[in-house]
Amino acid sequence: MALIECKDVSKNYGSTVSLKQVNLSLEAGRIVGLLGPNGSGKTTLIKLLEHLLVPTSGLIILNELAPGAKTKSFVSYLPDRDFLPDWMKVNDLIKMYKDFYEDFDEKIAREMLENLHIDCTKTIKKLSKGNREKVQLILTMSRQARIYLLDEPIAGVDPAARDYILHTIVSHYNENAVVLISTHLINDVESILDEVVFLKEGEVVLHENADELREKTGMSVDEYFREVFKC
Ligand SMILES: Nc1ncnc2c1ncn2[C@@H]1O[C@H](COP(=O)(O)OP(=O)(O)OP(=O)(O)O)[C@@H](O)[C@H]1O
Repeated sequence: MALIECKDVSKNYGSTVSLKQVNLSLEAGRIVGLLGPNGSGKTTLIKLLEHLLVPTSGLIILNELAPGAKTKSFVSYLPDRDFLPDWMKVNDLIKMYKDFYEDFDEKIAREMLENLHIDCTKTIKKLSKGNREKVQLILTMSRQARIYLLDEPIAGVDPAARDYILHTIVSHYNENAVVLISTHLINDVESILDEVVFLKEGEVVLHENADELREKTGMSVDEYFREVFKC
């Protein structure tokens, strides 16, 4: 059964068409790369799924529900920008997440923070940009959610920590969940992707199994992306 279903979803910002008739069906147990050039609509799609935006037309169904207050309980969302309050300590954030989300697993969060050598007694303000991003991603992935929406999760993170983070994504989601990752760092993430979705000017131009795509094209997903979107 599809956990994420988009039927003819379009989104306009005034006269700007951001998404055009998007049809997408994503099932549990899959890690899906949402790939496309700047301005192709990746963030818009993720915001629609998180119910931060509503479609201009079309229908979105998440685990049999329309996006709204109820779906927030099983959708774990990482925005493409800082969202943690500067003045809070990492320890306070863990407490806040525990209070806020029933599915938050403190043990997992603490284990990941320790492995990435993040001092939980520090305030967010005192962490480096990369470490702030790591904290955000760890909090997001420490929920036992059904749907993870990760918008550019590793953009500011150093290459050594990227591998750990990607490994963390793979090992901390379960077979009942789907992970949708928007990224430009295709080379880094492609080894963990089961499926890829290419967005071009707001339209889904490809949705394929990653292995089958590599086999069919004789290229890595990264190479194929560069071919399709050559400037
Ligand atoms: N608040 C807004 N008001 C008007 N237009 C917007 C707004 N947000 C996005 N857009 C437009 O919608 C289109 C899709 O933008 P979106 O941010 O979803 O793309 P993206 O694929 O996430 O890009 P990037 O890779 O640069 O993050 C672009 O043309 C963008 O200019």
